[in-house]
Amino acid sequence: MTPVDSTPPTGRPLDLPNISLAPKVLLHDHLDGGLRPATVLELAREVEYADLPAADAESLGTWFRDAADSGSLERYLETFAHTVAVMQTPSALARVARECVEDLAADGVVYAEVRYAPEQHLERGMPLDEVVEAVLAGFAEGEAQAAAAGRPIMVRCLVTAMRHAARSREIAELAVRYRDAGVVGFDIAGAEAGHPPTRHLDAFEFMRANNAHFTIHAGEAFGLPSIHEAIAFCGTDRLGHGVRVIDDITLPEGADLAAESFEGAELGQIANIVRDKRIPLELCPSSNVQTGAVNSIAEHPFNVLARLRFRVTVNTDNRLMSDTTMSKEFYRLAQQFGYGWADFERFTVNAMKSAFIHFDERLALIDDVIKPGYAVLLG
Ligand SMILES: O=c1[nH]cnc2c1ncn2[C@@H]1O[C@H](CO)[C@@H](O)[C@H]1O
Ligand SMILES: [Zn+2]
Repeated sequence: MTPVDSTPPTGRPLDLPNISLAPKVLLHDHLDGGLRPATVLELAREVEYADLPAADAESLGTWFRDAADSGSLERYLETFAHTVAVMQTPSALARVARECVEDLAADGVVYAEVRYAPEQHLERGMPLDEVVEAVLAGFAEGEAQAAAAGRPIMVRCLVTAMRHAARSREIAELAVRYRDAGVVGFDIAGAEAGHPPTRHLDAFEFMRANNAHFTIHAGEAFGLPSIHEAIAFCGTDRLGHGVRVIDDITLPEGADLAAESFEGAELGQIANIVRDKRIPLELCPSSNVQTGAVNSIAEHPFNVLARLRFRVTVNTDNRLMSDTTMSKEFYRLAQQFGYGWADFERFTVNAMKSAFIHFDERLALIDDVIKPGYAVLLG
């Protein structure tokens, strides 16, 4: 059996409308990176936030995309000041969460884990618990609306701690406190260089001691040492990005990154352990280009990692900053690497297997939703 389907695409044409019909699973999406530009404007008016860089939805959308397109993670992250600023009340958080679910469902996402950092939403006095409850309420509302519209979706939450700050243990405790209410895991995010995962060891130990899941943004702006720490010292379940694992793989001289096989590729210890342990890679192609983690989609190691049978998943990271959707990410990858429906199905099953919900729930989505959905598209 070939690792990735290399036959020409069969079944329905691989265009954006059809891709949006395909069941998709999203593991890495930031709530504060996915607002609709019009919502940012409306919320800014409501809370009298006067620092937005544009006054209409279209220019604001363009501003986010261009400003994020900086080649640096630090500058990319500066754009979040504007979204976080307008997400400081329970009603704003619930609205953003509800619209997030609506947008994902409309794009054919059937299961998503959406993350955000509760500690960034305390500026107007909300306690951490109220932040979490407002977002969960918004997700539930969105799920109900999507089901009523005939596009059922399950959305769960990851709470993130900011790696430059010192609240990770508290946020891990928050994740465990709300585990039965829809928070299925914990994460750390923010500027990677200078803020290694081991600074937050007690938070990860707390999660492990409570039999709870976590992922770590690692191997995005900083390389292999960050991935090594995340696995060896922190015991991460998944890698947020993890794209720099490619630095531990030696490809044969002159290898074409869009090739169908990479025979002769040599893996170092870190690449091997990631692959051996089936550690899921939450890859976010467009975001990686914007932050300069890779130069272009053509140079993205997604295909190398997929063909070498790493457990790759496709993700959006920040739909507003990258002006993207799951369908667009799939489409870009298909155009670059020649993927077909069977490849998309494999990436989707990879993601579903890697989700932080229970095994029986994952299996049910694979058997009852994902496989039947792709069977129709494959024809
Ligand atoms: O790709 C990324 N790498 C690291 N940090 C990120 C990325 N995208 C978003 N955030 C950070 O995560 C916070 C909580 O959602 C965001 O506010 C942003 O600062
Ligand atoms: Zn991210």
